[in-house]
Amino acid sequence: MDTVIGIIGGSGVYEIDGLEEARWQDVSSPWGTPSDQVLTGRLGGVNMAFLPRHGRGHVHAPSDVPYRANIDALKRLGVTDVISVSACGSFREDMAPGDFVIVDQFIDRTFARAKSFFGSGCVAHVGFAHPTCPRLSAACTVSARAAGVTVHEGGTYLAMEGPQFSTLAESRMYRDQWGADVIGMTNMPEAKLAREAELCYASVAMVTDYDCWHPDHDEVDVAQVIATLTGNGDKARRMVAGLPALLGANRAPCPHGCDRALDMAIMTAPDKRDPTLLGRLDAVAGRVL
Ligand SMILES: CSC[C@H]1O[C@H](OP(=O)(O)O)[C@H](O)[C@@H]1O
Ligand SMILES: Nc1ncnc2[nH]cnc12
Repeated sequence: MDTVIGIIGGSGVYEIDGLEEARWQDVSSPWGTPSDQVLTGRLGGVNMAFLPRHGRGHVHAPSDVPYRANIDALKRLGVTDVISVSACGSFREDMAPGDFVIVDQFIDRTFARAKSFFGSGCVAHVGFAHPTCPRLSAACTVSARAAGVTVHEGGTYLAMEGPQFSTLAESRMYRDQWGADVIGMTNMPEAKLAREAELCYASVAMVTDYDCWHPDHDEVDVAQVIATLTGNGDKARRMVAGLPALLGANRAPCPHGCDRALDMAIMTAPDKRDPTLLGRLDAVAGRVL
């Protein structure tokens, strides 16, 4: 099977460079309009698709990002591996601004977003104990290190609703009681939807600040966040440039089963399934429906 690498660019990452045959294209989805057109092309002989999560010019707030349309659009383009690149605050002194954290766990505190492609008329429950793909995450680690980035392998990302940053009480609770390592506003429900769509998903969280728990900082300083974002965006593009050589143009089945997540997940009896919903699930779940 051909590898198609999908990159979802977060705050500060609105394009990637170096693609051959690059073109921004509309992708229509039964789940709504994606955040923007998708930039497609080839890099090192591997097909690539890039989607800016907030849209070029940063037009969508975290609660309003069309997460389902975005994942569905990437699936429709044949994407096999999704790398989410996101800005985050850090709860750990050693995870410093400018460092990358290859996230391997999430705590989902979001509450105002559609979180599943499934529902009444086609109920499914995918496994999510291990929400990111170890094979894809390892490639991100290797590529980011080769690009000169300080990388922390593994970390728990707390997804908050936003758009306001956390209170001091929340920040301390997430860090001291809940054991979160980084905080952001967008990786949920994105990671859940990627699993439902049987896509390998890795999350590269780029630290921009220490949130507000840190004794040396009071509020999150947005000016400092933006300054750090710019440098992080360059590092992210260097990491992306190294991925085709590591992942290769041909793809073996995921050893962790990400690409077979729906094998045992659908509960609704075939004769009770809603044809309208099944129609919308053509790309996401067509393999098993
Ligand atoms: C720029 S600070 C807050 C903003 O940045 C992060 O976005 P993304 O995850 O898309 O990089 C964070 O989640 C907030 O949306
Ligand atoms: N401190 C923080 N909290 C939530 N999202 C963020 N994105 C970047 N920094 C953040």
